[in-house]
This record gives sequence, C-alpha cells and structure tokens, in this order.
Amino acid sequence: MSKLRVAVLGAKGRIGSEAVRAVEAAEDMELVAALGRGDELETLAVTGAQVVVELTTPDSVMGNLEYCLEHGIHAVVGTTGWTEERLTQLKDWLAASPETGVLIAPNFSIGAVLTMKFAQLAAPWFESVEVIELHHPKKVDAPSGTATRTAQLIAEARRQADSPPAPDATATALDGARGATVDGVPVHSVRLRGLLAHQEVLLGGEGETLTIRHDSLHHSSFMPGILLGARRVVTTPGLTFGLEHFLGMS
Ligand SMILES: NC(=O)C1=CN([C@@H]2O[C@H](COP(=O)(O)OP(=O)(O)OC[C@H]3O[C@@H](n4cnc5c(N)ncnc54)[C@H](OP(=O)(O)O)[C@@H]3O)[C@@H](O)[C@H]2O)C=CC1
Ligand SMILES: O=C(O)C1=N[C@H](C(=O)O)C[C@H](O)C1
Repeated sequence: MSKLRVAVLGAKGRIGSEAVRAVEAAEDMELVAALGRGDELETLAVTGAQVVVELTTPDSVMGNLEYCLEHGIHAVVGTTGWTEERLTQLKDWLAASPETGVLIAPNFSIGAVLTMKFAQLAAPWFESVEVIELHHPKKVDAPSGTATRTAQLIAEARRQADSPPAPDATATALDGARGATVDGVPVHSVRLRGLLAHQEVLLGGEGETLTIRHDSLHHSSFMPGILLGARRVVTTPGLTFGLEHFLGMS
C-alpha cells in the first residue's frame, strides 16, 4: 500500500518539530516536506503532498490554507486564532474545492478532548462555571484555543438547558480581575515558566464543586491526534471542527 504523503508547516516550532518526528516514525506515512517561515509553499505541490499538518501562527495560517485549498491539499490544523470571519473565509475556499478536507482541532490530545466533553456534560448541572487555562510563557496567544472552544461548548450546553446566567455580583477594582468573557463564561489565562499546556474547568453548585483538570506534560500528547487527523481527513471532505468527530465522540 502506498504511504500517505504528509508535509508539516511550522516544522521548526515547538509542536511542529515534534510532528515532523511523529510523521517520520509513522509506518504508513512519508514526510515529503518540512517547511518553516519563508520557505516556498510551491514545495507542497512539487512534492505531491496529500496532507498538510499546519502548526504555524495565527498570522500565517490563512495564507497557508488558501494555498492548500487552491491545490486540493487536505489539511490538519492545530494553529489557533479561529474567528467566525476566518471560518467563513475557509468555508468559501472549501466550497471551491469540495473534495478537499480540513480538520481544525483546538486540541489534539485525547485528555483535552475529553475535558471539553465532560465540561459540556456537567455545565447545565451547576450554577457557576469558569475556565482557567495555564501555559508556557512563549505561547503566542491568550486565551488558548482550547479554552475558547471549551467556553463556547459550555455556553451552548447551558443555552440548550435553559440554564440561568452564573451568579456574579461584579464590582471589580482592577480591570481583568474577573478574566475575559467568552460567550458569557469567564476564562482566566496563566503564563508560567515550567508549564506546558493545562486547563481546569471549575463548576460550583450548592455545597459542592467539581474540578475537571487536564495536563499536557509533553508535546508527544498531541501526536496520536495529529496522525489520526491526517489519516482521516483525506476521506472527509469539507470542514471538520474538533478532533472528537474523528474519535466517534460527536
Ligand atoms: N491544537 C493543538 O493541540 C495544539 C496547537 N498548538 C498551536 O500551534 C501553534 C504553534 O505553536 P508552537 O509550536 O508552540 O509555536 P512556535 O512559535 O514554537 O512555532 C510556530 C512555528 O511556525 C513557524 N511559522 C510561522 N509562519 C510560518 C509560515 N508561514 N510557514 C511555515 N512556518 C511558519 C514559526 O517560525 P518563526 O519562529 O520564524 O516565526 C515557528 O517556527 C500555536 O497556534 C499553538 O497554539 C500548539 C500545541 C498543540
Ligand atoms: O500553544 C500551545 O502550547 C497550545 N495551544 C493550543 C491552544 O491554544 O489551545 C493547544 C494546547 O493548549 C497547547
């Protein structure tokens, strides 16, 4: 059987360099390109890449995906910064390339995907819910893509259950003391030397609290999800948002 021809964009970055090693080690894949900033995207077409693993930065991802979709190259995207406007643009490009698949995964680790699922399940059952994400200090953005997605899923679950807004007699002496609000859910971002990628969802009700915590201790935690994404995206045209859809959890 022929091997899946995979290219990594952002190949010198923290997660990109780990992805290069993971693709090289996968028996059913061939790493055909490993590109960094400034490298020619034409290499993707020349090497016949079937799937691009996009792990760059929010300022680069759209240009890279435009190229991929113009050339019918499937994409597995871990890069953050997804707004409604960006998703609309991506869907327009996909409409012009209907056989091509794009997976955007806010988080590739199984524990983080489960954290989001558990948070969705628990959210309507508690009066209060807040998200704390904790990352290494070189992280390019705040809040994290995972925390943003988690808050959106929590908000959607609470809307569907007709949950009232969480109680909060806000009187802040300092801007930011209550974090940022994503879809009505407070999200707090910690940047701390020594950390990698961590998240807590705090839920509170009468006389009890529930904490759902996930820790990515090494970039290897993201690799099984990236490889699964690359294998599945080639037979899944259109946009898939969230790895849970490839894990049978949607
Ligand atoms: N979904 C998930 O599970 C995960 C997602 N991420 C996300 O992945 C992204 C990258 O994170 P991280 O590896 O820590 O960041 P890094 O800054 O370590 O890596 C990004 C790399 O991409 C390079 N780059 C920038 N623009 C381009 C381009 N146009 N073409 C090719 N390479 C480019 C950068 O080069 P230069 O340094 O020269 O700018 C850098 O080497 C972030 O958005 C992060 O949030 C991270 C971990 C897990
Ligand atoms: O930048 C990171 O490191 C990570 N980024 C993703 C995010 O923003 O959610 C995934 C994970 O948290 C690691």
